[in-house]
Formats: sequence, C-alpha cells, structure tokens
Amino acid sequence: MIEFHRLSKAYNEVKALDEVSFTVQPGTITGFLGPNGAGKSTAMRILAGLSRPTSGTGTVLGRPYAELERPGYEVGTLLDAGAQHPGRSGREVLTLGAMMLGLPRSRVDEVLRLVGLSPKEGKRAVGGYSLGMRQRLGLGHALLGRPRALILDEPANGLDPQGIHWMRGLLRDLAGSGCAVLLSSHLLHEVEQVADRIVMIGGGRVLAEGTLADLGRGRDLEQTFLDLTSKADRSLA
Ligand SMILES: Nc1ncnc2c1ncn2[C@@H]1O[C@H](COP(=O)(O)OP(=O)(O)OP(=O)(O)O)[C@@H](O)[C@H]1O
Repeated sequence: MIEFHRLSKAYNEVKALDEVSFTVQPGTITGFLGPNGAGKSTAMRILAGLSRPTSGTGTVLGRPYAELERPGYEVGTLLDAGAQHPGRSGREVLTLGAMMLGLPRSRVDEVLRLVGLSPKEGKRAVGGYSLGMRQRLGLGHALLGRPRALILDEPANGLDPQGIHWMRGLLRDLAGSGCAVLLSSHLLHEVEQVADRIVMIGGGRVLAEGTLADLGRGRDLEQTFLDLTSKADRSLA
C-alpha cells in the first residue's frame, strides 16, 4: 500500500504540497494527475526517499522509504528516465541493479524480455537510446526486485502507440498480481484506460479523488480535469 497523510512540502515561499492525503491499495492503479507544477513529482520524490517532507508523511507498506528493510524489493521507482549513466549499456545498468539487490544474472535477461528490449538493444549504450527505450529500461530497473509498490512518473512519455498499449497490459498484470501502482501522466486518455482510481492535484492540494465514474459524472476525464484545474487557478489567483 502507498499512503500519503497530510503531506506538505514548502520550498521557501512556494507550497509545493499542502496537506495531501490519499491511499493506493494493493492490486490497484491510481492515476495521479495535475497541471505542470501541481506537485506530482514532489510527492513521488518524497515517497522514494529523495526529498524530505516539511510535515506529514508519505509511506510505502506503512513506512517512510528510509525505514524500509529491503527497499529494492518493496518499492520500484521510475522518476527520471534520463537518470541512467549514458556510457553504460542497458544490460550493464540492469546488472548493477541486480547485483545491488543480490539477484541472479538470469533476472536481467528476464527483465529485458519483460520490457521489450532485445538482446542487441540491451548491449547498446544508454546515451544512444530513444526516450521510449529509456522508459522501458527505467521500468525494467524498477521491476528488478518484483516490488509490491510502484511509483512511476510519466512512464508513457516517449512511448509509441504499441509501447503505450504494451505498458497498459504490463501495469494491469502487475496490479493483478497485487502490486500498488501510482502513476503520474499528462496523457489523460491513457490514464482513463488503465487507472482504477484518479487523484487530481492542483497548487499542491488534492482537488478530487475517486473512480472515473465518481469524478466524471458522465463527462470525460479531460473535461473534468479542465474544469477542476481552472477552478483551482481561480481560487489561487
Ligand atoms: N527543488 C525545488 N526547489 C524549489 N522549488 C521546487 C523544487 N522542486 C519543485 N519545486 C516547485 O514545487 C512545485 C511543484 O513542482 P513539481 O515538480 O512537483 O510539479 P509536477 O506536478 O510534477 O509538475 P510537472 O507536471 O511539470 O512535472 C512547483 O511550483 C515547482 O516550481
């Protein structure tokens, strides 16, 4: 389970997050939506132990990241597909990750297959990868330890239509096996297809939360998003 409880984060006078609370249950996918600068990445970075909250908590399986006993097996993160060393091959990136988790090398081959990178592509330097290939590699890295929670910041960014279709199936399979998935995206149609629940934030606050049916009341997700975020803009102005 992934849980935010009254999570706030301030950067000087900027309130990036303001008392954000919601839960992602095991076996479900939550789409985390909001305009640029809404606070999505900040919340995800706190969950992944990369940033400290000003107040409140963000926890995975009931604990802040720093207190997880075996974080690589408990939570997989894809926060920045460009974060890998450009001079390493995809296979080397995964092999280093597998070694750090004490996993056999056979897991590297499994993961390359799982994310659709061919043996030839696995041998190429990451610096020469397309954005979609980097996303696949980053997702593979997140999945190495078969984690029970996944935090994915715009994972579909750069994927071609086949890639998006493939990722949708993979995320549904992972949720089907009990994983809690938090997924941020600007691709509203995509989120509509894959998410069980939606959390919309704006100006660091939760604007709405629920199933698509709860939120939409007959309208499509884009219209709901535009209505809620423009209302929030007006109240902040
Ligand atoms: N390290 C930082 N220092 C100062 N301000 C920051 C920092 N990181 C984020 N912010 C601010 O916090 C707010 C939330 O940013 P965040 O990156 O979390 O938004 P986001 O919803 O992920 O946006 P996007 O959709 O553009 O990725 C913004 O006002 C941003 O400028």
